Amino acid sequence: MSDDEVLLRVRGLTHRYGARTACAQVDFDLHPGEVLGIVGESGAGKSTLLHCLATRLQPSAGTVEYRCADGRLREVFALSEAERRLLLRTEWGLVHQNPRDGLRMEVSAGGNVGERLMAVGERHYGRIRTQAAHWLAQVEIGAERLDHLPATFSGGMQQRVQIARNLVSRPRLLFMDEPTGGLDVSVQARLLDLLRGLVAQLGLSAIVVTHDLGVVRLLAQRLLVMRGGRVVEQGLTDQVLDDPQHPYTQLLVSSILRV
Ligand SMILES: Nc1ncnc2c1ncn2[C@@H]1O[C@H](COP(=O)(O)OP(=O)(O)OP(=O)(O)O)[C@@H](O)[C@H]1O
Repeated sequence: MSDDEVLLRVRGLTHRYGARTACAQVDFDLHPGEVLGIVGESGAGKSTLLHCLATRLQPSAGTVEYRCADGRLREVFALSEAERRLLLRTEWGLVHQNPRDGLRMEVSAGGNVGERLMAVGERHYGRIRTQAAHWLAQVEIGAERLDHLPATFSGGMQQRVQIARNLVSRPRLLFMDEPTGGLDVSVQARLLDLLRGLVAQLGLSAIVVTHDLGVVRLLAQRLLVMRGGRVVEQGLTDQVLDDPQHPYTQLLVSSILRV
């Protein structure tokens, strides 16, 4: 793919917490419609990297360029605070592992979804409600639950509300941090299936952080393997998982096979 098709370009991305380097010298390109998985053990630097990409953390070094809807590739940390906030409300979505971090628990499911439309200027109550019902239906939550508080939902349902809240503004890029973490295996499988369908149907680009190779096998075309803050291997998911080159990736894959 040519350079002018890149959606996100990351070069030399490094983040330090004081003296501790959490991620170092990360380079990759993400293309439209592509899902990139980031895997590695606990402490590998995955979440730090994701939060730098989503501009929730300021990197210590490196650049993140994003092709805005107007076609221009822009360094996200050079954008104003207001421009970044707008990106996070419109073109980007961020799905947290814990739905409580991405939802307002004191607001109804419909309100959680509709709120994002209001944040971009929609004021018509009927349209907001219709859109909220539509996006909740997309994540298999019936209209009868529209006015219920997320606290009355199961963990899997809360996660689906969080996903609907992110999708209602029709983002181009979704950042997901362990989207199926902490859920029962059968709930995970159903959520993964749903996510895979939505990503394909909406032509979304996404970056998914997980320690679960099954998640990336299902969702991601490309994979970054991180260890100790560094990318030790990257490539097409099937190639990396079926024929891992780096000893750490080999260990990661074989440990799953042994389970
Ligand atoms: N707020 C923080 N202050 C200091 N050190 C931190 C902070 N957050 C993370 N770290 C350290 O940075 C390194 C990378 O952590 P990070 O959470 O990014 O890894 P991770 O791969 O996402 O791990 P996990 O899968 O457990 O979430 C770890 O050594 C961690 O202890």
